[in-house]
Amino acid sequence: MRLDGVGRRYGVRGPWVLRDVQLEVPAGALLRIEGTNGSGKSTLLRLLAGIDRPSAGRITGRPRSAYVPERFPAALPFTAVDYLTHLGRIHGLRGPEAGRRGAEWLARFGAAAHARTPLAELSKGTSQKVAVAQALLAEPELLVLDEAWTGLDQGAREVLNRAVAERVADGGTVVFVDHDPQRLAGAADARFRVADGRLLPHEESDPMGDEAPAPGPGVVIEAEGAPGAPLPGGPDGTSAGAPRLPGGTQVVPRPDGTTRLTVPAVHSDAVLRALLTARPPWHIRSVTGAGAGPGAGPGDDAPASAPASNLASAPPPASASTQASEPASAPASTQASEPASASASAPDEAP
Ligand SMILES: Nc1ncnc2c1ncn2[C@@H]1O[C@H](COP(=O)(O)OP(=O)(O)OP(=O)(O)O)[C@@H](O)[C@H]1O
Repeated sequence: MRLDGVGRRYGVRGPWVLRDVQLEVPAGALLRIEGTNGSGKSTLLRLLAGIDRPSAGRITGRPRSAYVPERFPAALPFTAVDYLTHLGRIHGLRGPEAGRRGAEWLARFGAAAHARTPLAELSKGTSQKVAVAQALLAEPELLVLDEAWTGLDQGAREVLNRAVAERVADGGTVVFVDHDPQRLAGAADARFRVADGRLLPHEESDPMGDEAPAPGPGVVIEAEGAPGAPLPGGPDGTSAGAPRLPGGTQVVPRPDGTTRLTVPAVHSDAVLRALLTARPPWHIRSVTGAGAGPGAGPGDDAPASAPASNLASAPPPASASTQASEPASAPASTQASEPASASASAPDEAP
């Protein structure tokens, strides 16, 4: 999907909330959007999800999308499972399949007991589980999450983390906003910041995927490929159709010809899937906890001290093309596509 000169304002004379957004949204990537309160993050996410339309510019190549809004409309006259069945149908599933997947997602989130509860009677946390389940059940190509973790209990947050990793491993794209800077830390392939109506690459963003790994428990995967076979998404780019490895994956070639990958636990499934679906597939010799934080498995070694070579040469997965060559603090040039009427109250220059 591509955003070309996209702007949004509310009302014909309203200030431009977003202006001249240029963004390539790649497949198989996790993108984080940041910005201060009221900067326009939710506005951007609604445009990305296709539930709102730009006031200027174009969005093309939209994939099958699903969206978790910041606020769930809990007053709808449905039980939880009926609502999920209804939404599943809207996403193109047949009724029985939609109902089955809805019930499965409620179970994964530990909310099976509330399947027949009217939405209006659900607690805030269970409502949020339903809100998230409706977006996940159709396995969208583009999943847009606006503070989707808020209100979920710890177990449900981890289920959502894993679901995000699964979507990316399946070649989907996940775009998220979250107030917690540690949410999926180290896992995002690219980070952007909305400021003064512009979408800018985050000044600390590492679109090459070599962010520090997420704190907390990691997983060590010992794997062996065919002689000379590149890792999925590896330096020579011959990923042969397999999903690329998530950012934050540390890769250490071993003298015995195997490769040790250390990955945030949330992404271990994604990495395993990428290895197993590579052509030719990699042989997984072992999977163990890394001992990098509480909850790690016993008897593990400490890969953090190993000379890790990250997958830094994987191509940047996303770009805000007009901004990419400018320092984040530089004035963003006003583009020719700016509507003539853009007497925007937002300043023309970034601070
Ligand atoms: N439907 C709307 N009608 C009018 N103005 C709106 C509407 N939605 C958002 N705005 C305005 O657009 C600006 C950006 O809002 P938006 O919700 O996109 O920001 P945000 O970065 O997501 O904020 P927060 O972090 O507080 O959720 C704000 O000034 C807001 O008041």
